[in-house]
Amino acid sequence: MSKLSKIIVELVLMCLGDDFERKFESEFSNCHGYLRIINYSPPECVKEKEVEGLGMHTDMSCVTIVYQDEIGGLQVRSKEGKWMDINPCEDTLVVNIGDLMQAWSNGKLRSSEHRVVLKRHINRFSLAFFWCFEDDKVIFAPDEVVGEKNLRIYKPFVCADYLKFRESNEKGKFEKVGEILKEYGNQMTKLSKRIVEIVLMCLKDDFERKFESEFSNCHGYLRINNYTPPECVKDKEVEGLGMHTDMSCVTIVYQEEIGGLQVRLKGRKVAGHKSM
Ligand SMILES: O=C(O)CCC(=O)C(=O)O
Ligand SMILES: [Fe+2]
Repeated sequence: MSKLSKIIVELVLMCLGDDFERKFESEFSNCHGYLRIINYSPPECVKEKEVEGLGMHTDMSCVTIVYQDEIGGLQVRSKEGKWMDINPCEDTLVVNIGDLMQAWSNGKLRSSEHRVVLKRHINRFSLAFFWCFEDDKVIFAPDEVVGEKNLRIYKPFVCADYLKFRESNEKGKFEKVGEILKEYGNQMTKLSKRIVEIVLMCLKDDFERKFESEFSNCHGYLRINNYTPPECVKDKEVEGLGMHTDMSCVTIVYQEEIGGLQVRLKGRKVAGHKSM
């Protein structure tokens, strides 16, 4: 996605004017990207009326590359204020211009207003890759970009200040996703402690007393896996994740109803228990 973002920015610069792609090196070469993975779980009431999964916003990036699954729901607002569906299309990514690019281009490129609307009671999954200026960059549209006859629209500003400003204004917008994951993490930490205590008890009487001295500083992390099987799965099963052991003390896995987890028992593969 970083490579693709660079190519996209270079193309966008070429569209702004002849020779503008040369600005890439001096202005965009320190950009960096981050990925947001969103799993939308629509509420029950979606059966009666559509609900907003993500409210109208603009992205705090130079450009954003979005992958949405086949459920759809991404909408962009036209200049006239009409919501237009961005229908999912196989092998297609969506590119949004973000606020930083709007400012850098003196408004020649417009940061798209978009949202996500959920219409069916089915989970929706998306990946958004945000390509941004470095935090300490002062964003100031170059004179050549503004053009001799045009007024400068934006005063120079530091990228991090803008991000802070937006974040303090939008507290709560992405909290729903964050809060759920945080709570899940807390519960899993509690459960891991309980499991380790029980495992210690199974090792030997009184071993649970080892917990305090040996395991009390343990910490956990969460990995969200989304497996997309290749076409050839129709003919033969494929390994989504090869044989491995976990580099943890204990791992707690939730798998959805599709199944596929297997464990090897003394040389044999055995289907993972659904209720794990
Ligand atoms: O889920 C999507 O399709 C879009 C996500 C998005 O716009 C964002 O995370 O900023
Ligand atoms: Fe967005």
